[in-house]
This record gives sequence, C-alpha cells and structure tokens, in this order.
Amino acid sequence: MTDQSSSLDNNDQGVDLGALRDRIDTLDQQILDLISERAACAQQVAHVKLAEDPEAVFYRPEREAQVLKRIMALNKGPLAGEEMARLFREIMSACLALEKPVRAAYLGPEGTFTQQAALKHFGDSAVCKPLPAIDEVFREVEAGAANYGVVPVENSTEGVVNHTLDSFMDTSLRICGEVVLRIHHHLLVGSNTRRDKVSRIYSHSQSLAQCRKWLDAHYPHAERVAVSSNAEAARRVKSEWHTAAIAGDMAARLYGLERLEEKIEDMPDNSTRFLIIGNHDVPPSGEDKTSLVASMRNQPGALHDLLEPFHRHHVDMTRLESRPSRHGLWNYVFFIDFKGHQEEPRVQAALEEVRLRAADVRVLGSYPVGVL
Ligand SMILES: C=C(O[C@@H]1C=C(C(=O)O)C=C[C@H]1O)C(=O)O
Repeated sequence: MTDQSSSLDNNDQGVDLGALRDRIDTLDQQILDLISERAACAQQVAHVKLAEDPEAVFYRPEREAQVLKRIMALNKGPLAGEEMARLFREIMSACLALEKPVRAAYLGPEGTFTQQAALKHFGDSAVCKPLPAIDEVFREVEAGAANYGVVPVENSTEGVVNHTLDSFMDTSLRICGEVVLRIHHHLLVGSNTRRDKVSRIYSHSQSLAQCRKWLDAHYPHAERVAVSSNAEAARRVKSEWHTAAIAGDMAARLYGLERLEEKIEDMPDNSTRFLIIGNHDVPPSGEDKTSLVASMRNQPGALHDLLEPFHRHHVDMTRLESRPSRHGLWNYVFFIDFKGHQEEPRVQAALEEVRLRAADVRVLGSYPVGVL
C-alpha cells in the first residue's frame, strides 16, 4: 500500500519515506523471528535445567547480568547502551515467564520506588506483589510464597534503611542481587488544585527530607505531613483539594496526578539501592559484590581487627554500617559490603581470617553488581 503523504515527505537526501517504512517492516519481521527463536532457546534451557533437577530455579541472576552487560558492550548506537539493555531486560523477562514467571514480593504499596526497582530488575513479565512491611517481604520469601523479595537498603541522601538491616539478623535468606534507582521526586496535585493554593504537602518522611531545601524555598508555609509511603501521599491527594504529594513517576501514573514541578530533590544524584533477597546462592557473574554481617565483642581495636584482613588481601570494601545488636550477646553488629565473590580465593582468604577474629560472621550473599 502506498502512503499518500510519502511523496511529500521525502527528505533532503531524497530518501523515500515509504521505502524507509518498508525497510522497517522487513526489519521488524526479522526481529520478531529472532526474538521467537531466542524464546524457544530459553525454553530449551529450562528443559535442560528441569532434567537435571526437578526443583530447578529457572531464573539466573548472574547469567542475566552477563547478558545485559554483553549487550551494552556490543551496542554501537544510535540507541544508548542502557536503553538497549532495558529492551533486552524485557525480552529476558518474557522468555523466562514462558516457563514460570518470577514471583517477587516488594515493599508496597503499589506506586512506590520499590515497585519501580522490582520492575527494573525482573522486567514486566514478573508477578510482583506489594506487602506492607519489610519483615513481611522477608517472611513471604522464607515461606516460599514468593521466589524473591525487593527491599530498600540505603539512600544516597538519607542513609541506611535500618528495618532492612535488622531483618537480615534473623533470616537465612541470601542476597541475590542489587538494583540502584535514581530517585526523582515530583510535586503532584489533583486536577482541582492550583499551584498557589497548596497548603499541605504529604510524603514519606525520607522524601520530605530529600526535598527539604526545595520546600523551604518554594513552599515555606505549607504544612508538611509525613505518611507511610509516597504512594499513600499520592492516594490522599487524589481526593483532596489544596494538597500536594511528593512522589515519583509510578505514583503519579497510578493515581493520574499532575506534575506541578519535576525533579525537586535537593541532591541531583539522589539514588536508592535495593536488595533482591532469595533462598539460594548465586554463582559468580564476573563482577560481583558480597555482603556480610559480623558481630564483635566490645574491646579496644575490635573494628580495626575486623577490617584489617580485607585490606591485606586487597578486598575493596564499599560499605560499612554498624547496628546495635538485638540479642544482647554481642555489642556491635557490622554490615560490610565488598567487591568480589565469596568463591574467589582472595575473598576466601580474607573471610577465613575475619572468622577467626569476629564472634560471628555470616555471609549474606554474593551477587552481581547492579547492571541497569
Ligand atoms: C535462558 C536461561 O534462563 C533464564 C533466562 C535468561 C535469558 O532469557 O537469557 C537468562 C537467565 C535465566 O534467568 C539461562 O539460564 O540461560
């Protein structure tokens, strides 16, 4: 069929729009066939896995990280590497769901950044279920009702999420992955609220803190009300007049709110790190991180003694947090993240020495460094 406008749409080089669209149609058909062939291959992988082990986990975080990294490295543009990886993320998610969709529980409600992190990590074909509290996400995975859980662990502006660290003290679940999300906060209103009428602003306390300077400058007189989540803030605003919510894209879309101002966070690189928790160890992907929790007796130099083996074995620490012990047995509990996988000899050597020095050490997991 000829497009009537095509002869008028010819560009400067004389390339025919109709011909370009024909080319796109041909390419789409090739892409379609290739994606189908890929999906069939993934199905075969699933059959091989099942033949080896009837309880096999189809989802392989280390393999997915490798696939995405390879795509980014091979990509020649014009699409950005991250954009291309996002497309492949969805292809993998759909391929996996052919066999068995991943069931992931996340800290809800719907519309929160944690939901966005779950989608970013598992793709659209995963079945994601919101739960009202971090410890419920842990329990859901422990009980086997979900394959994985997604919980926030630290924010670049506000620091650590204590509930998540505390939940690791009494679980046998492992960390299977991480996702880092750039957090953009917007000022959202319902259709009945005008900019100059906003007298109350709802958000989660962390988000209010992350936008404090902006609020001081633009809405110094509006009442700031902390609620249980950004999505809850958005839900309230939907049915109220003269109120606004600070929340992200997911909540804005879910509740159909208008963005009065975009990206109002004080720190432009505001980001939150989320952990994927599951009940299996993840083999090395080539670029991994390990998290552990260690308890120390309260004695002079205890922390130095704990960290020294990492330094000597050239293990690069990326995070150190301390939390009060909840069991009274130990005085301090330290959460340590470092680069490397627990199967690497260098890491094993460091861990062996740390085990001799600490009252208790538990590796929470080795997992691929977040790709997207
Ligand atoms: C196909 C596999 O299984 C799943 C699907 C993947 C894919 O579509 O590329 C990658 C890893 C697994 O989550 C595999 O393990 O290779």
